[in-house]
Amino acid sequence: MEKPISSTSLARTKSDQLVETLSAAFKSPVSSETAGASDGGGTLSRKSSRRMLTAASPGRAGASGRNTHIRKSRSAQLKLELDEVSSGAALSRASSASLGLSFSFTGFTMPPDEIADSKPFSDDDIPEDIEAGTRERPKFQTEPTLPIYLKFTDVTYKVILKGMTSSEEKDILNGITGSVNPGEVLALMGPSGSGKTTLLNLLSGRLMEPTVGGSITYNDHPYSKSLKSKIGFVTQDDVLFPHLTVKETLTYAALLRLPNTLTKQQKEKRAIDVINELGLERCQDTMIGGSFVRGVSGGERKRVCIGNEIIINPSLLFLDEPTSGLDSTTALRTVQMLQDIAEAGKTVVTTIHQPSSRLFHKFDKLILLGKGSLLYFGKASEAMTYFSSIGCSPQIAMNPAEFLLDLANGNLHDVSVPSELQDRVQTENSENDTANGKPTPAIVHEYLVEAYETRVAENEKKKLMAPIPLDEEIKAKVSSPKRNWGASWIQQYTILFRRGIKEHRHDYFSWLRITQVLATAVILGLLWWQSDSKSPKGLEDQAGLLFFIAVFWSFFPIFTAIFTFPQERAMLSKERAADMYRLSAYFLARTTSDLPLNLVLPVLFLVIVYFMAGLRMGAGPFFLSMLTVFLSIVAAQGLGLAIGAILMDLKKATTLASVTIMTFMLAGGYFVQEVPVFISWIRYMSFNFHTYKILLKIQYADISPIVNGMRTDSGFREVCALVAMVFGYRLLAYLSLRKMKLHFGA
Ligand SMILES: Nc1ncnc2c1ncn2[C@@H]1O[C@H](COP(=O)(O)OP(=O)(O)OP(=O)(O)O)[C@@H](O)[C@H]1O
Repeated sequence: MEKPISSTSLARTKSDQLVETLSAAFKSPVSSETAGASDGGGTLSRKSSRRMLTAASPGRAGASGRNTHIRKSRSAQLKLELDEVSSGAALSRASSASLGLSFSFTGFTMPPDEIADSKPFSDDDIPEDIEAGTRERPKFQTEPTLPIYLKFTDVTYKVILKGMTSSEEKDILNGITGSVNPGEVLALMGPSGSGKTTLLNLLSGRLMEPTVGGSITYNDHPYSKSLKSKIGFVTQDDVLFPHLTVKETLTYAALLRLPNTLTKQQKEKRAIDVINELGLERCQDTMIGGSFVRGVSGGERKRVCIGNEIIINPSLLFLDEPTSGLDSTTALRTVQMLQDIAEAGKTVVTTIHQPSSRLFHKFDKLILLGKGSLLYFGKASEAMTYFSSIGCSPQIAMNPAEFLLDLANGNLHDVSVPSELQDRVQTENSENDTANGKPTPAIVHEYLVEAYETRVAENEKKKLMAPIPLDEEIKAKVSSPKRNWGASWIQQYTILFRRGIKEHRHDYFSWLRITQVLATAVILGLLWWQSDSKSPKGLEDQAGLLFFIAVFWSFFPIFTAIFTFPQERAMLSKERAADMYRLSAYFLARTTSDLPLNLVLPVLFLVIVYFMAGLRMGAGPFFLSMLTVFLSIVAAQGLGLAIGAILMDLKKATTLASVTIMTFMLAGGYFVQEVPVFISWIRYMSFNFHTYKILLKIQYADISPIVNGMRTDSGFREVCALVAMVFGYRLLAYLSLRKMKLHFGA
């Protein structure tokens, strides 16, 4: 049972916390660091910053229950705020927590319930028991991982921009050198567009083009396909299926990615372990959600993405901006998690946009990029010392990350200008080179690149020559060119089939779709109510209904099928890049998992129309009509899949599908007169034409008055044409997807 918080206990706690926090703030990493920076001293080490956190962290205080959790969370927020006040960064950030601080300073007292509910202090993302310290923070994967030492020297990358008449080369990365070892977290920092994501893609083997230069090695071996199963990559955008629950998402990932040496039960258990490790127990049965479905919170979604990758116990984990869009507490927790993952022997590389000072201190190594060039590589804790050694120190208390980003942007506001740079500007004596008495960003950038190259680069490159402390046998484990599939082909197919049905059942049984189909059926039934086919006029009239059915069930499925591949493009890219399954298994599973769901509505439709309109009675004609409609649907789906797979773009695919439909409908309905050859060809490619003819054959003994002198044989040719379309269009779709392999860097 949750106990309400009494206001006295809250007040006492707050004052206690305030005293504790104030005393801690004087020793805070930021204050000592800024002091250190101004006198040229070093920054606080990771250990000491962690100790600070331990003192202030709500999770380690040993109290229990929800009330304590709330109190401790508030204290953590207060602590954060005071750290930032002391670092001068508080004013620059619209922190939700600062609201809480101003309330307490102005004497405003919130009712306890509101405190629990109010947003700034809500810790929805943090499991209460971990936070309250009643449960130990879970250990990340203790089973051994193959240690991977990642080294990269003089990495360059350029793209060729093709214009209308000429093409030009653009340098994206210029000679980046660095390394990261097992147990370390390397952060890639830099302004937007500086090349962080590109470097991350290169290091993870996702970008392999002839325009890449330099060397990237894993345990002193170049990239090989076997590494795919040892690398986890968390993309910047959360690529997840919105209708699966957290548990389903991780279980499918475990079933597909974990090696065949584990049983199904062991794989499922691994998914549960990851849920526990990431503190996702409370939301394990909640849907992920998306734009139209309410689901888990942003922080939880990010943790699911991380879970999807750490489930394979990767040796190397890459993350692209894992904290973007998260509040400061959740961001801190996420980075803390990365540190824990690294401590379990993994090598972690992450890009980060603008970390708070507390986040910054959690990184072991740092790469600072500016316009694709290396401005700093080394220990994160030594970055401030390095920049002060080249004459750039903050003149006011500043978050180190903010200071470094300002430098990388060439912005020297509130930063001392190195004398060398001042001299250079003065001797060049060019007005263009200064802005408000400060050197321009271009000059600052040039100076920083040069300073790094002359003072540090050579030394770092020499360090990379040192042999890594691993046996040759272990080192060689990364060099096998063989891919490691987690599951056999048939297992991949079954898992993907089940996942497809689970994810898409909502689409097929949406009320909108059911109403659309049933309302059309009822309206048609009423319009052709017990129609007569005995008179020539009645026959013509009823044939119109059959034409409508043929058109409706040829074209309705196209529009649902064209979405299949473009909608899953990001997921397919991500999963194929991780070698989760073979493309053939995915293709077959994805195209067959839709079938059972796709065939339910046509059955309902036909039952209503057939009997209301009084079509030819008898089990034979009814079931044959049903089979014809099924065949038409499967052929139409094939065309939809092919259009989607060729274009991989929803807008373009929808336009092309509309044009195709119009053409087929016009050509297929052009029965009444002799047609030019090209129209007759289009007519043969149009499935509604074949479906219509077969339906006519089923209903009437003689269809010659309707088809106006065309062939009226058994209908076998029409059935063959439909069957050929079922397979032909699917083959086209598959080959188009295979071509996309180029984008997966496989
Ligand atoms: N294939 C490409 N064609 C053209 N330009 C490219 C290509 N790939 C990257 N770039 C350019 O290279 C630069 C670096 O891009 P990148 O995405 O790596 O930056 P980033 O530092 O990750 O940026 P952000 O923080 O905004 O995500 C950008 O200017 C981008 O436009």
